[in-house]
Amino acid sequence: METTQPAAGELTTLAAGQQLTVRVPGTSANLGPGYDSLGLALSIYDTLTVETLDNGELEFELSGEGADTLPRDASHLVVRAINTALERLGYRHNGLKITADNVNPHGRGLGSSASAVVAAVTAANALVPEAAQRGREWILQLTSEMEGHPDNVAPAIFGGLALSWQDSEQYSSARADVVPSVIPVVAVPDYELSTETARGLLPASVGHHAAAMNSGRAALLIHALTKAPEFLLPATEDYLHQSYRAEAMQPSAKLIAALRSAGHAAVVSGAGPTVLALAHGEDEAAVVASRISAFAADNTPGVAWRVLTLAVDVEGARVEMHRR
Ligand SMILES: Nc1ncnc2c1ncn2[C@@H]1O[C@H](COP(=O)(O)OP(=O)(O)OP(=O)(O)O)[C@@H](O)[C@H]1O
Ligand SMILES: N[C@@H](CCO)C(=O)O
Repeated sequence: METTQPAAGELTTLAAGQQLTVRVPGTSANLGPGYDSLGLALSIYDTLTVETLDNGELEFELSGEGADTLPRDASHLVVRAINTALERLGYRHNGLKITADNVNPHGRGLGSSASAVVAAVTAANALVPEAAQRGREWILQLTSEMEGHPDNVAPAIFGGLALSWQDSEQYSSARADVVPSVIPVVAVPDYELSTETARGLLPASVGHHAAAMNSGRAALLIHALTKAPEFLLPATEDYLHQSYRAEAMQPSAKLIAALRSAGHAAVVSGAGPTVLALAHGEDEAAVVASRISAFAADNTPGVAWRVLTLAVDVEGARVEMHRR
């Protein structure tokens, strides 16, 4: 892990007038039994453009999700992440213009905070001179530290299905390809649940039996996603988190139970409350989408759902340099 930070006086100021754009996918973590370890990149993209200034100012142009609520000062998550990344690289800025177009909804379980820090750290890394730039493993390490777990940031960086693990303070991830017939369908409710609140609902420990059951399903899930989607329903059974959090997202829990009893591999996306269904083929994806709408209309009064049929993003965060 990168632990030594240069003293403030040793930081080099970035050249002004540079401009780049990072496009970063949203992500769904856990996928049922993969708590804090599995994550899938999804075709729902936030776009962050960063320009270096020379007047010491922070300028913001925010549109889309959070445009009315996010701070427009140094407490903005993207600015904090850029500052931390630059400092680790031995640099500082003398003013930034941040233009963010956010499509990924916040606090819904689609990894919005992970996308924000991945975009920010990727941008910071691309703004320093090439000789000082680090690789994607460094971005994984720093953004996992920021998030506290690697399961959203890894697929946001690398795309595809990310299998991540932790040794002490060191984060690692391996990328796997999902069979193209697997189609993620998400149902995004109009209520939020913060990851912090959802993590607070978990017990400090689970029994050996639950851990053993969960291990079997997590192993089966990798096989189902990469080779044998016919196992997706049993492979998405979880024993570590969903039942403990259900009380905080009852409409989502009801929808998941209904979809699973109809044979669809539905889980809580990340810390919720979005519901993710992993459909096998376009026909099942269409059936899932219409079942969600029909069930929600009759059984989740007062909750509005957005149903999106997505694709697995295979590229991860992508940088386009406009001016160096
Ligand atoms: N693009 C962004 N720019 C700035 N801040 C953001 C951005 N996206 C998310 N955030 C911050 O992160 C918070 C949401 O993070 P949280 O971890 O609770 O949910 P999530 O990341 O959407 O879901 P999950 O981690 O369960 O997948 C927002 O309320 C906001 O404060
Ligand atoms: N693994 C995380 C994902 C959400 O950030 C959780 O379930 O709390």
